[in-house]
Amino acid sequence: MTAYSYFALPVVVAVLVLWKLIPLLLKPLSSKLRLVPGPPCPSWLFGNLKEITNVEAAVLHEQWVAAYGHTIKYKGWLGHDILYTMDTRALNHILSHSNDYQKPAIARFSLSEVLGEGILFAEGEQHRLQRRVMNPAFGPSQIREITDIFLEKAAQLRDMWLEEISVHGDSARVDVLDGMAKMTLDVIGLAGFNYSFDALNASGKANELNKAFQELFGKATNKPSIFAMLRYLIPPLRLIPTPPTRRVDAAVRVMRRIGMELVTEKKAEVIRDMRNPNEKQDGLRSRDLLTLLIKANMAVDLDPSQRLSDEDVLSQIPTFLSAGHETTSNATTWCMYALSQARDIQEKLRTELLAVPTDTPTMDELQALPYLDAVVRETMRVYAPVPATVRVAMKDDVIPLNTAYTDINGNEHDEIEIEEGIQIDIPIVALHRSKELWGDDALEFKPDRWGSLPEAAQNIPGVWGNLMTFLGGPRSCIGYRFSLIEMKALVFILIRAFEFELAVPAKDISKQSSAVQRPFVLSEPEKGTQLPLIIKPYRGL
Ligand code: HEM
Repeated sequence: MTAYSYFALPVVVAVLVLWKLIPLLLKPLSSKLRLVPGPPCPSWLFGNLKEITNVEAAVLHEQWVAAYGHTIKYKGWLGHDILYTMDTRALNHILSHSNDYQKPAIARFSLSEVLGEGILFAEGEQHRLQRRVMNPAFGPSQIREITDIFLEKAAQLRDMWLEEISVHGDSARVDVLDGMAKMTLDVIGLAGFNYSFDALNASGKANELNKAFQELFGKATNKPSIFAMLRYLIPPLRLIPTPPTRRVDAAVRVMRRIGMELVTEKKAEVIRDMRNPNEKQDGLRSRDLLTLLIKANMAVDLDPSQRLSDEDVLSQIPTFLSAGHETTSNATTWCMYALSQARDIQEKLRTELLAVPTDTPTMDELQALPYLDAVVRETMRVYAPVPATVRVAMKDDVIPLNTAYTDINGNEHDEIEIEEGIQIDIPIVALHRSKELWGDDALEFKPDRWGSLPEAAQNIPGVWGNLMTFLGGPRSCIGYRFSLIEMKALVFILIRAFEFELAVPAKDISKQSSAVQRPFVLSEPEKGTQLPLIIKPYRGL
């Protein structure tokens, strides 16, 4: 290398950095949110982001809202303004205009490296096409068809715990989160792609796809990372391999290989089926999500321009895995936590469930259980697994408000003016814990509240249950019916079989928040996320 190139390289890098950095540094000066009230900014680089990720989800936001009002701003990277509003009219506006409010480019970039352009991160026309082809696979009649997979896997988890109890005597301490994670992984494998992870089989081999998945998502965090930001801003940096990027590349290769095998196999099945429509399918084959989506994509009445490519179909496999597995396992784990804390509710629920005269209820029978429904709703309110999400304005806009906000000069505004590029944090858990919306007992776990909801809560713009758990609008969770029935099947089987009690004092349980809120024992940090419960067989069995 010549002396010239030794000097040239750092100069090129410095020019690239400045070229990207200067507009970013100047942007906050012209922000239309300048006069919106909010907390002081502790760091010019990270803004308020580090303090947010250092505490349980929504805790700081709740303090800020109490101090500065419903509609506030705080600071992100390099002092950029982030809008935060608890106003249900504003949130409805943002969620229902999903083309004008998209996911931030940096989140799409880092996740698309892993997930490809799956439905979770596609935008605009690409998203519309994917959603249209995928919607039918998630409809009620499709979920009805796979309810027995949920029940079988829930029963397998029950039997695994019964075996553990038989080793210890009349009760056992189990990590409920671990059991739920195995169960929901097996379910998404079978119901998603007719693929057997066999995670609940203690003597089974570690599964290659599961290992790849853990490599990609096991260490996920939402802590701000300078390296991730630089890789996003300066594309040539993406060419420099590091140990983590090498591990991710290897895992993505495994996922792609297995995914491609599944897609090819299912396409062949669908073609066979189209040629011989009268031949009977075997049990699972035709009802998994991937086959249904491939079938919808190959339907003769679908215009060829509206079809998904193999690449798009392939990217739905890690998408389903990442979106559908830990969300449901954490939701059900928190449900067991709540029930272990409220023995009267646990007892009342068990009485309802034991009155069902079968171990294998249909989807409609599960749906007809009112107290089970109330317990699931209350879990999804108090312990919404995804605590918040984020959007970026794609154009200048004026957001309408239910409640006017007062700016730092004391002037009232009944709408918020924003410019293109402003980031908006969408509260989920904070909205579910709001006393203004839910009443003074908002923080308590009370399934009976679902008998008559306060009027204010009815304005929450969620796709399900007056809750933001699955968000609302065109980008709401496509898998919400899937996860609700899976959760009901799990609770049905487990509450009929066991009594649950917390194995550590309640104040020792905390929430670790990244994309999903997970339970964590403060006095056992070395064990990572977990929920230790003492289980014993229900005496009536
Ligand atoms: C308790 C369980 C679940 C929760 C709390 C949950 C929550 C959410 C939320 C909040 C979003 C919106 C994210 C955003 O736009 O920022 C979402 C989207 C999505 N979810 Fe779920 N989810 C759950 C289960 C599932 C399941 C079981 C599946 C699939 C089998 C699934 C598939 C998806 C997909 C594909 C999207 C993207 C939809 C789109 O952008 O059009 N989810 N989910």
